[in-house]
This record gives sequence, C-alpha cells and structure tokens, in this order.
Amino acid sequence: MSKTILVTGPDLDPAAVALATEHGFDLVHTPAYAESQVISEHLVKSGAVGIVSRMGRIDAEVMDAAPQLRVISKHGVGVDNIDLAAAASRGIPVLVATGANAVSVAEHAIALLLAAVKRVLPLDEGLRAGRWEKPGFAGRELAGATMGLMGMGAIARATGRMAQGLGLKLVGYDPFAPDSAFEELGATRCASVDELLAQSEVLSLHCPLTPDTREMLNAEAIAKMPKGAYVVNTARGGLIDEAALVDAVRSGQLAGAGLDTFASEPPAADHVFFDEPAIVLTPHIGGVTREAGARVGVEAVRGIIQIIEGQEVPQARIANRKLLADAPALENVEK
Ligand SMILES: NC(=O)c1ccc[n+]([C@@H]2O[C@H](COP(=O)([O-])OP(=O)(O)OC[C@H]3O[C@@H](n4cnc5c(N)ncnc54)[C@H](O)[C@@H]3O)[C@@H](O)[C@H]2O)c1
Ligand SMILES: O=C(O)[C@H](O)COP(=O)(O)O
Repeated sequence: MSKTILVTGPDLDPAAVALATEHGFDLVHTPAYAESQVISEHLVKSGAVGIVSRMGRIDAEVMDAAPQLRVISKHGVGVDNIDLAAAASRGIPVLVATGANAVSVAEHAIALLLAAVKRVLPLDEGLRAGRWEKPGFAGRELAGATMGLMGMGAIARATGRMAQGLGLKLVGYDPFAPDSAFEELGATRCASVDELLAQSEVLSLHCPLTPDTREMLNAEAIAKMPKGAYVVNTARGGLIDEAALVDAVRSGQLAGAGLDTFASEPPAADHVFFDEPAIVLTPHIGGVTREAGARVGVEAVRGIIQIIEGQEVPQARIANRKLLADAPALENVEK
C-alpha cells in the first residue's frame, strides 16, 4: 500500500515532517487554495492514502477520484471545507486536532479586540503620517464590560480565561457544551442566542460554520446587541453577514470589529471591509504560530499514521463519528 500523504497547502512544521518520515510516509503538496479538481489530480497522481487538509475543499468529487483514500486529517479544527457525510459514506474518518491551536487563536482574538477598542491601527497610521491625534480617539475600558462567547469549545474557553485577566465578565451560548465548560470560567450560560446578543458588549465568535450557523450574525442579530458593541471573529467568516456588519459599524450600532476570517478567502481586493478603519483585519492567521503549527502538524500526521497502521483513534478526534456510526464499520476506528 502507498505511504503517501497529500497536504493541501504549504509545508508542515518540521516536527510533523519528521514524524511522517519516521513512519515511512512521504508528503506531497498541492498549491495553496487549489480547486477541487487540482486536489483530485494530485491525489490520483500521488496515490495518497491520507490527506492533511489545509486549504481548499475536499468534497465527494475529490474522494471519488481516489478510491485508495483512507483518512482525511484536518490541519486544525474547522472542517467546513470537508464534506463529512460524503467521507462517512465512504468509510473515511475525518480527524481534527481540537485544542492544538486554541491558545494561539485565543491570543489572536484578544489582540484583535484590543486593537479595535484602542484604535491602534488608525492611530499608528496617523502618527506615521505626522499627525499627533487624540481628539476623536478616546477609547473605552474593557474592564467591567461583558464578553459574550458564541460556542464554548477549546478556543472560546482559552479566550475567556484571557479575557478574565482584562476584567471582562463572561456569558456564553453553546447548545451542545456541558455545564462544566461554563463553570470552569464562571461564565453565565445563556439559554438562547438572543440572550447572548443582548448582553454582549463584546461578542467573540467560536462556533463552527454549519448550515445552522451560517450568517447567524446578520442585521437582525446585530440590532439585538448593545449599541456601541464590538465583534471579534476568529472562527469562520461565513458566520457573519459581512455587508450587515459594515452597515452596523457605519451606523454606530457597532463601535468596531476585529476579524481574522472572511466569507471567501482570500477576500476580493475591493472587499467592503477595506474601506472601514474601525474594522481590524488579519488574513486567517490566528492559528499560525510556531507553537501551534508544530502541535497541529504533528496531530494531523499522527492521526493518519494511526489509521493506516490500524491503531485506535480517540472518538473525540473523529469529526464525522456519528455519521460513520451509520456507515460500514472500519475495523480500526473505535465506535
Ligand atoms: N482563525 C483560525 O486560524 C482558527 C483556528 C482554529 C479554529 N478556528 C475556528 O474556530 C472554531 C472553533 O474552534 P474550537 O477549537 O474552539 O472548536 P471546538 O470544537 O472545541 O468548539 C466548538 C464549539 O462550538 C459549539 N457549537 C456548535 N454549534 C454551535 C451553535 N450553533 N451555537 C453555539 N455553539 C455551537 C460546539 O458545541 C463546541 O463546543 C472552529 O470551528 C474553526 O472554524 C479558526
Ligand atoms: O480550523 C482551523 O484550525 C484553522 O482555521 C485552520 O483552518 P484552515 O487550515 O482551513 O485555514
């Protein structure tokens, strides 16, 4: 059997490459943001048995091009670029590295929040252009304000812990998380999205992009937030109606936003966000740190090795475990 792994995007951390090599696997790559057809071509040509999914969609068409494909391993957490049902119906587990990039992304969420609230970018730009500006740039203190966490998973909880250090009070909404996720932070559990929105002077998004959450933050939802609130999004751009967000910033309903992700990536050169200085933008880089890159890369490769070598993979690592349970059993995947 082939021992090739296809990575859809750039090089993995050297520790991940070393782990693959140690187990006799070789890594081949597609270009960044490759279309499905290009991914399929690389799969066919390489005979890869596993994919480390970084960029680009892995859909049924890709899976059908490669009957030898045994496992897809996300280089991170968000699996909205992978057709989980199509994978399950072909007996292919989709693995995630939940928690491996949580601290890095949480730090990034806090960086975006502080940059937006303290107007760091326009002040820096003004100063470099010779302007010593203070009027019109009065900030606000975050201490004592309420931060709402949408989703209470690994990144939300890491963000919450850091926000507590700034004196923010925490509320959260997550229909699937256990009470312990809220209790460990002393966060109030909201019974509905509306309850969360109504209290969030800062709203930080940390839930996956699914058909249920797509554009959950639209004009109607933003109108339910306190006037002058901030939005931080390090999750997925598709959670937000981007035009509605810009309108809300322009009307003053929102005081600003910090966004690491976009509905379409990379965004078009004339994206409406680029005209709005109260919105701080970064290029989906929250999880890109030396430390997280090493942990995520190693976890992603380890998962593929475990499946191919017939070792047991923890249930929590399998994103499509419920779908797989209804599909023909794989001997080496714990049910
Ligand atoms: N910016 C980046 O570089 C970056 C890096 C990692 C992850 N992400 C994104 O962040 C998201 C969260 O990552 P994580 O590691 O915390 O994942 P996680 O799986 O630990 O947590 C996600 C949480 O969202 C909850 N959830 C699901 N549906 C929900 C809904 N409708 N409303 C509220 N909560 C809901 C789940 O119950 C879970 O507790 C990922 O899905 C991914 O899209 C972005
Ligand atoms: O989901 C993640 O862990 C990060 O957002 C990385 O996602 P990407 O590799 O799809 O950009």
